[in-house]
Amino acid sequence: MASPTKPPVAVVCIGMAGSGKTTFMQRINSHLHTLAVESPTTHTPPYVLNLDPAVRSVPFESNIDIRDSVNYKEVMKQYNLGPNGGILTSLNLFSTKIDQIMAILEKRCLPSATPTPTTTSSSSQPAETTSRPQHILIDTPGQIEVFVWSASGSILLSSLASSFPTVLAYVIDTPRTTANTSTFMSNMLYAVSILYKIKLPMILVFNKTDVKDESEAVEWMRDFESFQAALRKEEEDQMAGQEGSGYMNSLLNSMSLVLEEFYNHLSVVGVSSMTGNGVDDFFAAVEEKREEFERDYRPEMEKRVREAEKQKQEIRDREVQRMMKDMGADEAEDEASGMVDPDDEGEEAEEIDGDGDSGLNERYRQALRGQGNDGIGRVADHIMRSQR
Ligand SMILES: Nc1nc2c(ncn2[C@@H]2O[C@H](COP(=O)(O)OP(=O)(O)OP(=O)(O)O)[C@@H](O)[C@H]2O)c(=O)[nH]1
Repeated sequence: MASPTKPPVAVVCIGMAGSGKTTFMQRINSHLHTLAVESPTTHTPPYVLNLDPAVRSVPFESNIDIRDSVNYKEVMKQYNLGPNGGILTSLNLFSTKIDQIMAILEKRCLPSATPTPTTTSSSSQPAETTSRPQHILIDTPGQIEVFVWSASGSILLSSLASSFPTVLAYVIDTPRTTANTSTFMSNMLYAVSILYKIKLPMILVFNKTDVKDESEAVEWMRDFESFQAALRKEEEDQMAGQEGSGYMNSLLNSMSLVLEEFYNHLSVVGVSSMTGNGVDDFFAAVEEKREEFERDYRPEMEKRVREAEKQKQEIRDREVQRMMKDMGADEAEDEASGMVDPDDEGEEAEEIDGDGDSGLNERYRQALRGQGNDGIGRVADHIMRSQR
């Protein structure tokens, strides 16, 4: 179980529309609240964020709600956008406030090692340092691609992960996903793409187990033979000799082999958000993934940040060099073509001599290095962010 001395773990709920993310969020939220009431010395209520701007009502109380900062309907109207464009733009607008959001999160959720002299003019702070949240729960828009594949989604996630151990809970509609092998495989491929895009530890949450339990899905993941058997059965059920089925099945066959490695990296739990079954298993998996984050993901993330910094520096140096080359281009071209004006030679020698040219070079270099956040710096920052 989580300890009050550790930083809280951020659980980001993602999943296809209708998979039950919001119901799942409601369930784990109320589970943590119940624990906090039953044993207040060891458990605390979570800190909750809603990042779905389009949701009409949320069945749980959020500490930070994107709808308080951005009016999704107004965004659609003003920018003449459809529903997906509206969600994306709302997320973009929200992510421009990421520094403020992170400041609030860190203030509320991180154990204050040094009693921070508060610069903000917040109201009197209650003496509840011991009841810092052990979990940060985040609900995301149903249009999963809008969150996962957008720049704002990666800014939000990378900022979160730089301050807190962060875990993805990929919620799956079990009855629908295990209806046949191709739906199952499509969902797994989607999960793989998210895992490799976001590069954070992931838990597969097979939801709605009150309707159909997760055992079949888990068996398909853990036992290659059983997936093949299911495939064969489907093939037999299809009309004999129907065109296309052979190709599909052999593709699914190969896919299941390829995905074996991916499955090994995942924690899998079955949950019913309706009945609350499996929620304890889910939190056990969260703790497992928290350790994995600290052990494997954090060093990897720090390495990526260092590489991005190096890349940023290289871009700046390249720009300086290019600029210096541009400035000396005329002379260089003349020299290359052998057309040096003999009358110029003396003057050139004077300019290049002494600290004239090298001093100028150095001054340009320093000026560009000092640019920090504008011009080249801003481009580099953008590249750095988008590659993290
Ligand atoms: N039987 C059953 N139904 C569930 C469970 N979890 C969610 N549902 C139902 O599934 C439907 C979708 O649930 P939501 O929580 O709205 O799903 P969502 O993923 O947040 O949907 P979007 O907001 O569209 O992204 C609702 O009718 C829920 O009542 C579950 O564990 N069991």
